[in-house]
Amino acid sequence: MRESGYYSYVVGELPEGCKLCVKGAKLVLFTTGVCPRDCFYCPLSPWRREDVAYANERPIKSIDDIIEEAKIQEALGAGVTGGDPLARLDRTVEYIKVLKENFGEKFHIHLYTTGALATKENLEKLYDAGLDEIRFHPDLFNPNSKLFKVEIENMKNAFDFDWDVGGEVPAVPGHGEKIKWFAELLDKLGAKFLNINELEFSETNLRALINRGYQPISDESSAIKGSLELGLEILRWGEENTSLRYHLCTAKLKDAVQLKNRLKRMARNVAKPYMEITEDGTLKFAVAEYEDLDELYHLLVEEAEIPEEWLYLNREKGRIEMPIEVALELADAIEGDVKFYIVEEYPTWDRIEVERTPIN
Ligand SMILES: C[S@@+](CC[C@H](N)C(=O)[O-])C[C@H]1O[C@@H](n2cnc3c(N)ncnc32)[C@H](O)[C@@H]1O
Ligand code: SF4
Repeated sequence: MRESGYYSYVVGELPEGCKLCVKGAKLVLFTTGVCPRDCFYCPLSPWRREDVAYANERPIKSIDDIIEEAKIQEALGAGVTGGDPLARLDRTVEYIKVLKENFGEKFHIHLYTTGALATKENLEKLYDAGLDEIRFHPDLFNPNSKLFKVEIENMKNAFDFDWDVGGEVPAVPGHGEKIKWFAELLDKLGAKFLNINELEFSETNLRALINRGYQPISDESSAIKGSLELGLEILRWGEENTSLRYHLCTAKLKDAVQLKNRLKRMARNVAKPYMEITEDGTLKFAVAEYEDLDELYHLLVEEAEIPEEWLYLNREKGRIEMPIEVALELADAIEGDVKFYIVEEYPTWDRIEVERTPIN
């Protein structure tokens, strides 16, 4: 076992799907929130559990939304996720085909599934669409599961196709034996890898996790105590006892590496000339807010003589955007109710604001 260099741990080579993911070069293609399961640790918010589709943070209204988002990200591949993408198979197949047609054969696509719907016919459609890698997450941690047996039987179908087959499950503390059982099965069937996720809480699953005795490791992290240690223990065991490749993907990898790298790729394509791109891949610039934006815009152009290419009247957000240096000078010169701020935003479709500092 060794450190991957991305705050995660590996036995053997990283799975192909992970190689581009850590670089932030995988488009996250959420094809439906519908899922036949109800895992107690499910991180999805209620509105994501509906039949909705997203390319990264962008809602998909038409195929063009997927292409546009992939271009902004300079994506070199995609991870197809949900829900269970097989719950809306035709849509999932269509999206995979479109990506392969537009970005070429080499655009690497992997997909996550429960396995509940992975019949031979369904897998064949995914294979024919060009899917490169499939990852199974069976209902291992639910002793009353009605789907588990079907999922395991279905998973065996995946080995009839010429793609990479692997498993991907969270390291749920106290359930190491079940994960080892799954690893041994994958090894026997000829799978390439087992990806293990450090268990994380979200607003949605926190109550269920606490009720089962799980605790976050600290106030700053979303990781659950004992999960990383269990993952490491399985990797050490796996290295001795199986010939699978393993990847233990940590909360820190997702947050500090994968997300940051994706933001950086996106920032260089969406940043306007008056925006700075920070080390974290966020966009930093200044804004002016005032009740009458047209009047303010007029004043800035006509009286303060600011070149129009330095200004952007963002009506949706109720502000005028500009370079920080310009705002610093204006804040000193303009009296009255105009408020100036330095803001930092994600370069994502939803443009989440992460910081706001008043100038005046
Ligand atoms: C985000 S899911 C997406 C696909 C599908 N919903 C599923 O659960 O398989 C991808 C992987 O995340 C992992 N996962 C699910 N819940 C998790 C949680 N609360 N913390 C960390 N990993 C989790 C599972 O190992 C799963 O294979
Ligand atoms: S399989 Fe994934 S989407 Fe479905 S309930 Fe479990 S964690 Fe949630």
